[in-house]
Amino acid sequence: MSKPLIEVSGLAMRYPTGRMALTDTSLTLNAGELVVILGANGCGKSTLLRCVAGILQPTAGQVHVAGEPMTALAGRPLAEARMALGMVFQNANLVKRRSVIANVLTGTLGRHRNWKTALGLLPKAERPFAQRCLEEVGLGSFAEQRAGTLSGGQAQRVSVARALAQRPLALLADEPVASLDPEASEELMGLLRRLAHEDGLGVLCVLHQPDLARRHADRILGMKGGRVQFDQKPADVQEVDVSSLYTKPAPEALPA
Ligand SMILES: Nc1ncnc2c1ncn2[C@@H]1O[C@H](COP(=O)(O)OP(=O)(O)OP(=O)(O)O)[C@@H](O)[C@H]1O
Repeated sequence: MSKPLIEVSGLAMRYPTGRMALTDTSLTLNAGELVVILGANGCGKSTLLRCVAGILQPTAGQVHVAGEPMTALAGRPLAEARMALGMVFQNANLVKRRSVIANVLTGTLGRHRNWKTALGLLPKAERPFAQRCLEEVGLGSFAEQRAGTLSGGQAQRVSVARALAQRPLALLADEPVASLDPEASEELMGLLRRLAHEDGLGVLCVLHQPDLARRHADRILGMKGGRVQFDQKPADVQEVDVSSLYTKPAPEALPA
C-alpha cells in the first residue's frame, strides 16, 4: 500500500493561555479518501486542522504532507508546502463585488508570485484552468456572474473551486456545511466525496452532522477532549460511540 498523503503523529497543542487543545493525536489521510472528524464544541477539531495546514505550530508531534515534514518547515518552504493543502471554511469568504471567475483565480496566486500579482492583478493565463475548476463544481456557466449574487450553496462550491485552483493534493474543510440548508449540505458533501473518489484528492472534513458523516465518509474520526476516541469505517461506528462524543467528560478528566 502507498504511503498516506497526510500523516499526523503524536500531535499536542497548548495555547499560550495554557489551554491544552490537543493531546497525543495521530491520524492518516490517504489520497482518494474522505475522512470526517466529529466531536463536540471545543474538543480540538479546528486546532487539529490548523496544525495540519501549517497555520499553527503544534507544541509536540509531527505532520507530514506528501512526505514533507510540515512541522519542521518555516518561511518560504512552509508556504510552498502549504500549497498542497486547499482550505474550505464555514463561510465562503468570496469577494462579493468581483466575478465568480476572479474569485476562483485568486486560488492560483500562490503559484504566481511576481510584481503583477503583488499589485493585485490576477494571472490571465490561468483563466482556462480556473474555468475548469468551476466546471468541476458544477458552476461553469456562472463565471461572469458577480459573486454576491450567488446562493449560500453556490458560494461554498465556488470556494471549493478556489481551493482546487491551488492544484492541491488534499482539501481541509472546517464545517463547510455550517451555513447551508440540508439539500445544499448534501450536495456539497457529494462534491467533496466525488473529488476524493474520482479525482484522487484526500479530503479531511470537520462536521457537526453525524448523519452526513455516515452517508459520505470513508472513515469517521471521533474526537473528545483533544484526543482521537475512534477512527473507523461508518458501518463500524455504533450510535453509542457517536453519542459518547457529545456527553461531557467529568471535570477531572479534562486536560489542564
Ligand atoms: N487561539 C486560542 N487561544 C486559546 N485557546 C484556544 C484558541 N483557539 C482555541 N482554543 C481552545 O482550544 C480548545 C479547542 O478549540 P477548537 O476551536 O480547536 O475546538 P473545536 O472542536 O474546533 O470547536 P468548535 O466545534 O466549537 O469549532 C477549546 O478549549 C478552545 O477554547
